[in-house]
Amino acid sequence: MIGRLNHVAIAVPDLGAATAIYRDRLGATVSAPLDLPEHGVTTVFVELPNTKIELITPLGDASPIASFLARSPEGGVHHLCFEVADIDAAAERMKADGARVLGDGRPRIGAHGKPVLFLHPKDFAGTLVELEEA
Ligand SMILES: CC[C@H](C(=O)O)C(=O)SCCNC(=O)CCNC(=O)[C@H](O)C(C)(C)COP(=O)(O)OP(=O)(O)OC[C@H]1O[C@@H](n2cnc3c(N)ncnc32)[C@H](O)[C@@H]1OP(=O)(O)O
Ligand SMILES: [Co+2]
Repeated sequence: MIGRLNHVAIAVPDLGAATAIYRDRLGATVSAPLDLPEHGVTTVFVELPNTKIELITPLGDASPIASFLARSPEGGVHHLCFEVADIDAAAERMKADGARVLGDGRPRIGAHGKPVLFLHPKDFAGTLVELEEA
């Protein structure tokens, strides 16, 4: 069912510092910061030839990544995002298989303007999984 690795997300406490590491130290192309208040994060995308890195930092008081950063104050790998052809079919397949689709269980529009959903890390070998419709 899953296709390309769309992005690897890294939660960071200081988005400017993390962006500088990828841009200046590693020589990557990085986007401007984008606030996503409906998702409680600010993102910067690092463009790579075969995938992207999504740097995320909390935005607002109820960010879903606040607990993660409280546990790992220096940041770390937060989720993997895989592309799927049909997000509604993927959601139904996950639920039928007993996997927990986070939030209200329905896809929402993500950072790329496409529908996404999140799957509980305890159901995926300890890794938070995001699915994005290709
Ligand atoms: C959509 C915009 C953008 C895009 O790409 O388009 C994004 O990617 S935005 C990304 C931010 N949004 C989300 O992460 C939404 C989904 N996430 C959640 O709903 C929460 O983060 C959740 C439920 C995965 C975890 O929430 P929280 O940390 O507050 O819960 P707990 O503290 O109760 O943790 C429960 C349990 O899970 C472990 N955990 C938590 N986060 C992760 C993680 N990222 N990777 C692996 N494991 C994780 C945590 O350690 C707890 O384990 P335990 O053994 O019970 O201690
Ligand atoms: Co993501």
